[in-house]
Amino acid sequence: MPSNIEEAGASGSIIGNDVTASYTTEAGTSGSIIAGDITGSKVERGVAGAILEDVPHLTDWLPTLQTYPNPLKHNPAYSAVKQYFVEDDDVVAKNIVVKISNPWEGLYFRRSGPRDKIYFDTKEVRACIVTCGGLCPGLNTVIREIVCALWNQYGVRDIFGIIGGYKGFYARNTSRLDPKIVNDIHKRGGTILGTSRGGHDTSKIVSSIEDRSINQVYIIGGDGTQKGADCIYEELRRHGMKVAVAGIPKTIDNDIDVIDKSFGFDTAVEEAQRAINAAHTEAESIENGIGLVKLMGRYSGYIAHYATLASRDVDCCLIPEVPFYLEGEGGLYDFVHHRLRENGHMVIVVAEGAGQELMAESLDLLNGSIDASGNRLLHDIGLWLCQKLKDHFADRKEILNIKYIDPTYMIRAIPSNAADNVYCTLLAHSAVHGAMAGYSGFTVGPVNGRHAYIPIHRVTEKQRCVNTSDRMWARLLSSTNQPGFLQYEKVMEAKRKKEASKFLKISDANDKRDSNNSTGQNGTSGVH
Ligand SMILES: Nc1ncnc2c1ncn2[C@@H]1O[C@H](COP(=O)(O)OP(=O)(O)OP(=O)(O)O)[C@@H](O)[C@H]1O
Ligand SMILES: O=P(O)(O)OC[C@H]1O[C@](O)(CO)[C@@H](O)[C@@H]1O
Ligand SMILES: [Mg+2]
Repeated sequence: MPSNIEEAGASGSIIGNDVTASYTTEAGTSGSIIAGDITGSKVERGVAGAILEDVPHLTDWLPTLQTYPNPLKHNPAYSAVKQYFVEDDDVVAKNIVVKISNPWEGLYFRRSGPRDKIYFDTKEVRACIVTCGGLCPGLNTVIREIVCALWNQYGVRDIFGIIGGYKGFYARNTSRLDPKIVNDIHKRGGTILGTSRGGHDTSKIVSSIEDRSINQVYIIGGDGTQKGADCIYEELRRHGMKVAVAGIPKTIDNDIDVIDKSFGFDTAVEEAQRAINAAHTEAESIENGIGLVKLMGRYSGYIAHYATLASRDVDCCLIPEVPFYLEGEGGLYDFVHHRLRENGHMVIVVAEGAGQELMAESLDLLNGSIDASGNRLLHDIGLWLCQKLKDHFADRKEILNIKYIDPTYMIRAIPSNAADNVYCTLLAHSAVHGAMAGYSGFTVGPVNGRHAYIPIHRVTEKQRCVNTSDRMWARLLSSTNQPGFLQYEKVMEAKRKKEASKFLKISDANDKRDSNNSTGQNGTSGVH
């Protein structure tokens, strides 16, 4: 047991809205659980300010569940592993840069991995897998590895694929999965199960789980999907059902909080290099050439950020977290002129969510459309920026050769690279071990390099964005030497004032003309 968690023996208390009860944890460790609501967070206080943010366990609502020895004990592949089973009190620190004066203080998550006791008779496990949201490299690898871990490590034979995302639970038949069926799917992009947005109906999904006697649900998807998984877990728990819900976080945008990085992100950044290289080659081969590349990133600009840092050919990276402006000192036009004078060409990378307000304002567009899941639909910043730059140079009668490359779907519809494949394997195995160990309502993922079980609500309460006040963004700025657009608010305010006074002048002129017309300019009546 690590010294950051209190020693075994003592008891603690659960403080809910109206629930107070004493408890002793499974492993006999102690502390206090502070629950936000009846099914809410399980927080255990350890020594020296250490806090374990624990995940729910089936025994929280089914306290008399039977346990079984983990069959991995007799698996020859694992026989050489010295400490194969994870101890119940092994935890992973959320922050590993600590103060030497109090190194233990902070948040911890339960370490993931196989436990020696499991809560399912493996012959009775009926597992299902669903993929939701946009595509991401590695989806098929995760599916493959969940199937193989269930089959080979635990001897599970009833594994079903839910077809077409959440709505597939109640609108489609399931498809049986086994190691043969999934054998080489990791070499393909996409998801063999299909995916969708929208269609999350908790009660229909839970009824379908109940009707099909499913007792382990593996849900692969982004922030929206994980919110949906949390609702399913809560509902199953309310029904008192013995069903483990495991979330595997997926997002090309890398916008899921707490975990180090989401799978497929590295593959996407690598693929984006091909577009950036092409943009650079085009730009440097022609007079005043600009290569403009649009990359995915709805609210978070990680792909653009890392693709820029990796490339070193990019002169300017525009992301949703840094609003930019075109005209005036410190604006994009100034910088483009400067770079073209200096180098004769340049490369701009723009995340799809960047500059949405600027564009909406300039085109008088509404920002209200959403997709079936409620995500904001974006205007094409790449095309708009291309046109603005072309117009600007044409107005000044200067040459500009701009080449626009939009590899949007190409970077996410590909198979995962080698590193992501290994990462997907660990995620899948963690999820299976966690479900078998009786945990539910959890998401798997690496925290500071070690895989952990994280309560689902912890990863969905906020979306992760590029932190523009940390050293990683500073590295990008120092590599591109692009403007920081720090005067954004001031410039936009001045622009708005200018527009408003222009509008006032126009309406004054119109009023004057109307009154001239009504009095009749030649002394005649305005009424004809
Ligand atoms: N707040 C929510 N509660 C319940 N279900 C949700 C919620 N938000 C989204 N969902 C459901 O989750 C599924 C996927 O959501 P969404 O389309 O937003 O993709 P995502 O999981 O966020 O992945 P990505 O954004 O990476 O493509 C959809 O079926 C949607 O109905
Ligand atoms: O066009 P689709 O499939 O809805 O997906 C587009 C969105 O999905 C993502 O890849 C992931 O959320 C975003 O970057 C992008 O805006
Ligand atoms: Mg999302």
